[in-house]
Amino acid sequence: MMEISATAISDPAARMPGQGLPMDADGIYALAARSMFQLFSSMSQGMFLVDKTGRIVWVNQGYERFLPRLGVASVGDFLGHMVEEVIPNTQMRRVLETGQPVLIDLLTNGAGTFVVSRLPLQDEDGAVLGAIGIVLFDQPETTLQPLISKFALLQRDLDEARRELAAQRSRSQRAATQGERRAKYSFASFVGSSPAAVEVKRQARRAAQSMSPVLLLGETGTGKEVLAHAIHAASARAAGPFVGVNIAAIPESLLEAEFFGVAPGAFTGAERKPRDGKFKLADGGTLFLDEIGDMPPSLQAKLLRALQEGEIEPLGSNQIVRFDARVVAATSRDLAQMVRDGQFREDLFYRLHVLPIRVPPLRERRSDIPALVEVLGEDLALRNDMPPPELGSGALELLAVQAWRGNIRELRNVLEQAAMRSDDASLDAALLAEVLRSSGVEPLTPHPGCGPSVHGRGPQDGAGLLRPLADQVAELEARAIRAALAAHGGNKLAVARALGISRAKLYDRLEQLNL
Ligand SMILES: Nc1ncnc2c1ncn2[C@@H]1O[C@H](COP(=O)(O)OP(=O)(O)OP(=O)(O)O)[C@@H](O)[C@H]1O
Repeated sequence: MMEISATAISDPAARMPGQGLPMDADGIYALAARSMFQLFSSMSQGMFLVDKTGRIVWVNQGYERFLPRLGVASVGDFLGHMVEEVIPNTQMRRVLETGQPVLIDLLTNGAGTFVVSRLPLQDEDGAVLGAIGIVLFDQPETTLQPLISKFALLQRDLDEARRELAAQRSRSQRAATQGERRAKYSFASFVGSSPAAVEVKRQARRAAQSMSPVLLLGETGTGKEVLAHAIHAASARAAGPFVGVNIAAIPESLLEAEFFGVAPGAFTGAERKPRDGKFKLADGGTLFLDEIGDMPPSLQAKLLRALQEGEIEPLGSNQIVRFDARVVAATSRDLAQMVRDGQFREDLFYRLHVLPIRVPPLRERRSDIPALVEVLGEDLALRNDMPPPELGSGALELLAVQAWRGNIRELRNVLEQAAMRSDDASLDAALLAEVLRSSGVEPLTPHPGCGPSVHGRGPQDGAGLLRPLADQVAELEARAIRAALAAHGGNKLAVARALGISRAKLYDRLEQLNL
């Protein structure tokens, strides 16, 4: 109020007669407030108001179109409800409790993903009387694409600068290895704003707050390692080391020493010098066990003991060494099936399966492909000192319908090969199809009659439908279960009812999906 009156007095235009502006500060304030409210109401996708108890008391016309997606039949059914009852995952209550606005946030629920703003309504003494919720953008993955891509690029540059700084610092401290033991990625490096990507980042962010083991499950190249780094970087152990071990890449005979270390004087000969194992190196930080499904049975029992007791015994020593490392494991194999087949210890499985996170394959988040192409293309350009590749809509549509068994790693490889073969920056669909073919993949072609699947909204393209029916049915089922879980805030009974299946069947599916 005071600021407005100061502006009014110092602004000569406000004093000019015949402008229609009120001359007093209260009048100007009322006009500004009313105009801004009307502007937001007409420019935003929708608005509603809650009173201080969280009860919905007003909704504008724009918001009405979201009601069916929220499972509400009419405005009459919406008004009078507590906000959480009708808008799953809403954070309006926090605004009422703290009086702090949330100027911009992403909200995902059964109705979709939205960019939202939440503002408290306060009286002159600052007491919260209610709050206003504004849907700024619907379908942010398409409307905010350029912004998201730019942000990801900036974040990547920042990550690189941080890495460089960390390496310099550690060189000057004669601890060159420490630089390698920092998180290389943050959550912002995990490009994607599709509902599936937003959900996996949400789960991983939550896991970062906990001390329990995390198990990242997903196909090769889906970004499990990126997420493992991001979890460490967002955890209370971020200042500690991040130590990764790729179990599949280390010969079985060396794994034990790699994990547990070698005691001084344990062996003679140059091959087995005394050294710390990865558990010890990760002390105070995070130990990332990549490809845990490849852990040989002989070492599974030792690993279990280390995880349970927090102690290891270096090779050739009878001394117990304590360590304090948080474990994040990852695998692209079906660990539960390996347990059933007797290839993976059940007790170790349950020890690791505390916070399982399923990392979705690229074909479940096709709408992220344009942003990924942008970021991977910029990266290629930087590394090879060339202009970033440019892809038209035909090329993007072709990429959107592929099966992507190798996921983002495969996408990067196809872009790189195409860029190397092209005389200029533009990569067309024909060239991309040729590259796919030369990698031994028969490219699927977009069906002209189908909606643009890169936008993640339209039906599956025709070529995408020419796949084993069982795969397609399983994907559809997984999507429906995830959507129902989000819409019902994880309430299993409500989910089973909404999907018309028994609870036993739902639990069975949840286990298969690692949800
Ligand atoms: N969401 C993402 N945004 C940007 N780049 C990504 C994303 N996910 C993965 N990548 C990139 O794709 C490549 C493969 O990712 P990553 O190594 O994390 O996959 P992974 O699931 O651990 O694979 P594997 O199981 O084969 O080890 C990396 O170059 C990584 O930087």
